[in-house]
Amino acid sequence: MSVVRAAVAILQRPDGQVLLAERPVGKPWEGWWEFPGGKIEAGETPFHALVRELREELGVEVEKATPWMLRRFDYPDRKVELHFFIVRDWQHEPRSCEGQQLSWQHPTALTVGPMLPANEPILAALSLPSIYAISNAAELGEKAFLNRLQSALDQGLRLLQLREKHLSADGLQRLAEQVLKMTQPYQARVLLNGDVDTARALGFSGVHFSAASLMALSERPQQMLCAASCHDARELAHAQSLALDFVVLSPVLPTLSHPDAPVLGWDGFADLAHESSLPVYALGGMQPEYLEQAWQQGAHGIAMMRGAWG
Ligand SMILES: Nc1nc2c([nH]c(=O)n2[C@@H]2O[C@H](COP(=O)(O)OP(=O)(O)OP(=O)(O)O)[C@@H](O)[C@H]2O)c(=O)[nH]1
Ligand SMILES: [Mg+2]
Repeated sequence: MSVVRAAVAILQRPDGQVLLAERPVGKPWEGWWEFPGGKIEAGETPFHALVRELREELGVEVEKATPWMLRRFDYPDRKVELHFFIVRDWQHEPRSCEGQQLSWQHPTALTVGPMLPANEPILAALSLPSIYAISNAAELGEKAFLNRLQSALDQGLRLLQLREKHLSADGLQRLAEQVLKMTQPYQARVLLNGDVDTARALGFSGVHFSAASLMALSERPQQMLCAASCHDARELAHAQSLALDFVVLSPVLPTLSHPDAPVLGWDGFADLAHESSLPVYALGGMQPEYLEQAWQQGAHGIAMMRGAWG
């Protein structure tokens, strides 16, 4: 079976809504909804195909697009390789140039459908915010940590990993209760870096696996968010085969918490992130102002420990 390569655009407005299009009459899967985009022609890069398709289908000029995920999917009659880009800057109001219906939609509350089957995990991935904070109560002290957590929530933090390996079971339960009570009104999601049963019992939204526990895992837990720490292609491949929700890839830059770990650098990070079919957060030496750069290198966002609580 031949492989169809396509460039696909998530046009994202500042309010988080994304543009969807109904596949026009006469094309395969007519009436199904998709993101704008189309086939990569011979001699084209995915980015050039994206620019051309958006001009042809929507009359928009892409100003900047950041590579996001590479999704492979098998339809009964064809294999597709979808190069997704996030586009936040463009010129002209999108208009229907091929008679297709267009609709701006919140990724978590679609009012149109059905979506092309290959796109299901894409919507879940879009609901993940750009910043993933990692707790640092061990260093800050619990009281200071909870204060800083409160201001981070007020400033928009919606995804957090509780990683406090020094705590006893009782200590962890006490801290978890406080953190979950604080994050709940914000609908922020909190993952426990620990075991699945504890995460469930304490009411976490999900679990974050260390690289070692990821490699020992043969099936992902259901009905909870699952993330993992990865450092190389092998770990990433395993996270993808388990269809986890996202990964963090580290260390991108030198970091105090793992001073001896070999650093990927932005180039090493980009090589792995570009091939990934999962959202990848850059971790290691990150600061909030690195987000734009991380996006350019194929990251979904950035993960931070010290940088999140400054
Ligand atoms: N554009 C787009 N294509 C997608 C998405 N998801 C997905 O599986 N695909 C698949 O990727 C391929 C893209 O082809 P397309 O039909 O949009 O290509 P095109 O605009 O060049 O159309 P044409 O060659 O019929 O003129 C199709 O096989 C389509 O089913 C999506 O979200 N957007
Ligand atoms: Mg198309």
